[in-house]
Formats: sequence, structure tokens, C-alpha cells
Amino acid sequence: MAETNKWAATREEGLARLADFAPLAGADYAKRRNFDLGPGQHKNVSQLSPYIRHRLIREDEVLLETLKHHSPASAEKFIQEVYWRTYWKGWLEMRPAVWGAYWAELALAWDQVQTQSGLRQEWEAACNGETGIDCFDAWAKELVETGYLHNHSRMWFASIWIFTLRLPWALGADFFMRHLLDGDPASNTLSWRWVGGLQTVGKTYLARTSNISKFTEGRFHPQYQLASHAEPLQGAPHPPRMDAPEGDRFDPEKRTAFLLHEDDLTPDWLFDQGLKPVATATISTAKRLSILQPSPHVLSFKSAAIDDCLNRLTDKTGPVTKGLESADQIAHWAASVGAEQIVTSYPPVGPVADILRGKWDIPMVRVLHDFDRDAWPHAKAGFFKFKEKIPHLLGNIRNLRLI
Ligand SMILES: Cc1cc2nc3c(=O)[nH]c(=O)nc-3n(C[C@H](O)[C@H](O)[C@H](O)COP(=O)(O)OP(=O)(O)OC[C@H]3O[C@@H](n4cnc5c(N)ncnc54)[C@H](O)[C@@H]3O)c2cc1C
Repeated sequence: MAETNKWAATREEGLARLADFAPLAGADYAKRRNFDLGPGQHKNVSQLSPYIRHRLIREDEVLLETLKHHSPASAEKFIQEVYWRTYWKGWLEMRPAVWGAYWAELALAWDQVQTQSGLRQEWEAACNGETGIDCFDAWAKELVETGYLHNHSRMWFASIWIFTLRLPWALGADFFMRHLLDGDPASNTLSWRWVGGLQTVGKTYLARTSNISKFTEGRFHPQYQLASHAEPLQGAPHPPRMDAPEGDRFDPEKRTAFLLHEDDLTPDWLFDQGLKPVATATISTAKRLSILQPSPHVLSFKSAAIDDCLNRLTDKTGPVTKGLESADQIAHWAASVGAEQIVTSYPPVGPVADILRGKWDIPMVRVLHDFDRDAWPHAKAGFFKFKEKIPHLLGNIRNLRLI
């Protein structure tokens, strides 16, 4: 079985993985989570990210399942990691210009790759895992073959890409988006920025031989191969912070077209609020994930995950139109079904939100889940401050039973 085939893109698989992992999310996770033991050996982390990223399972479900087995104190580390995704999403939501700036930087770097043959060769060698740095080459190949990389290896990889190979960071972030099954606009862009010293301004992450050797249990020991210094990248200051979004409300009495997308593939909560669409369409982001064609396993994971959601919603969706790629196509489809409103789960900053940006003749109603509305406004500054709110946020999940 190919490595990527083991990621069945269904909610059932996500829930099964969650049930298996939740008992291990306490002290075991805290002690062992930083060890990367290689492809097929990532048992000390959950590998839930492709499911959570597409909301085949939601963060609050992961947290509640974890709390069935552990106290908040004993699963503190795992709970914090789950909230890192939420934090990054909230942070970017309040500074969407950073996403636009990433694409501008990527376009510039791509232009350089096309016009500078030296850079092109170095970029190709990095993407193909042919740099001669064993650990880096192994991670590049693991990512391309499996669609997954352990968190610690993502950090080392990004650091070596930026500080040892001296390649433009945006091309590295794009390489990840092209191959990661969990490729996520906020977690990916902001983590790469963090490694390069753009996110926590002036603070970089330097991959060190001793650290790599320890946490790969001696599989790699890249002595004298890595940069010994990580000078922060230069970038624009953070844009002014906007308010976190509140989301819209839909009118259950109006004739409704429902737009399903990869940022929320468990939209049952909208149907619980009285959503009764006359028709449903799905969005394809295939042309907006990367500057190049995304890998086949990323595309097939996304399309299978959307199909899984449609199967679960049978009888509720009305006729389904698949794979709309632009605002024009969506507007045309909504008009053709006589919609008075288009309802969708609020798309966080990223490709879906990009497609839906702008003015709509038929109102576009973006409904925000309570989990996000509750948490995102706290992502005002660094994660340290956000972390202090976690007990309060967890209490809200338990009280509201946001499922
Ligand atoms: C350079 C770089 C790029 C990254 N790009 C992505 C990306 O595109 N998509 C993505 O989902 N994550 C990204 N991450 C974050 C993190 O590496 C992955 O979420 C994590 O490795 C997923 O594996 P897991 O599910 O086994 O994690 P676990 O350790 O089991 O953690 C449980 C869950 O917590 C969340 N989580 C854990 N660590 C982080 C983190 N550092 N940031 C955000 N959420 C976290 C994820 O939802 C994860 O599924 C990136 C990190 C770095 C350093």
C-alpha cells in the first residue's frame, strides 16, 4: 500500500484515529512528542492534522475526547498544541494582509527561480531531496511520498531551507502547501515566518546538529553541514490588527444555496440551525494552493474528503454541483437555482476566502462556528497570552457542548 493510501479521507477515519490516540494524549505525548522516529513510526503524535485542518473532525471534538481520558492538567501539552492551530487562524484572521504579502513574496521568488538558473537548480535540489544533507533530503522525500512530516522535522527543514540553503522562505512554504495533506494557510505561512524571524520579530529558529541527533534517536547527525547562525529575515512590520470576525446569520425562510468547502467538512451544525438548501455546490481550490500544481495525493485527499461529507449529508443538500473555482461560477450557479442567499461556513483566510471575497448580488452569508468566535479574538498578541485563555475556552466548550 502506498504511504499516502493510509490516509482515508473520511470523518469516520478521523474519529477512529482520535479514539485510538486520545488515551495517549497525556504524559506519554508530553514526553515523546518531539521525537521523530521516521516514516511509518510517528506513533507518539496523533497524525490528526489532515482531519482537523479540513474539519473532518473539529478542534472541540478533539479536545472533548481528550478530556474523557485526561484532566486538563495531564493533557496540557496536547491541548495547547491543538490550540496552536486555532491561535494561528485567529492571528491571521485579524491580519489578513500577511496572507496577501506571502503571495506577493512567493510571486517574486518564483520570478527569480525562473530567471536565475543557479537558484533554480538549488530550489530543485531542495524539493527533490538532493542537497547532500542527509536529514533534509530524507524529510523532503518523506513529505513528497507520504504527505506528512513530523512537527520537529518541519521546524528543522524550514530552518535549513532558510539559513543553510539560503533559499527564499516563501518557496519553502509553497513546497509544503503543495505536498502536505494538512497544508493550512495560517499554520504553514505563520510557522515559516516564525522560523525565519518574521513572526516573533527578530527571533529565529536555528536547527542544530545535537538537537536533530537527539530527537531522531541518532538517525541523523548532520555535523558541520548546517548554518551555525540564523540572522532574522527582513520584512515589513505586522499590519495593524483588525477586529476578529463575528460571522453572519442566515434566514432559514429564504431560498438558500449552500456552498460547501474544504475549511469545514462537518457542517452539520448549520443544518441544526435550520439550513435547508435547495441546492449545494462545492468549491475547488486546486489552482490556488500553490504556484505549481499541488501533488496528486493532496488533491485526492481534498476531493475524497468533500465526497465523504456529501455522502453524510445525503437527503439534505438538494442537487449538488461540484468543483466551482471562481466567484463568477458561484454567482452564476446561485442565480440558476433561484437562490435568495448563499450560505457557507465562514472560510478563514486562505484560498476559499480569496474566492469568496468581493461584492455579491445574491448575499453571501458566512456563518462562523462558536468555537472560532470564542477563541479567535484572543489571538491578539503572542501564543503565551493566548495560552492563558485556554482554561476559559475549554470551560466554554464543556458548557456549550459545541458539537
Ligand atoms: C514550518 C512549519 C509548517 C507547518 N505547516 C503546517 C500546515 O501546513 N498545516 C498544519 O496543520 N500544521 C502545520 N504545522 C504545524 C505542525 O507541524 C502540524 O500541525 C503537526 O505536525 C501535525 O501533526 P500531528 O497531527 O501528528 O500533531 P500532534 O502533535 O498530534 O498535535 C495535535 C494537533 O495539534 C495541532 N498542532 C500541533 N502542533 C501544531 C503547530 N505547531 N501549529 C499548529 N497546529 C499544531 C494540529 O492540529 C495537530 O493535529 C507546521 C509547522 C511548521 C514548523
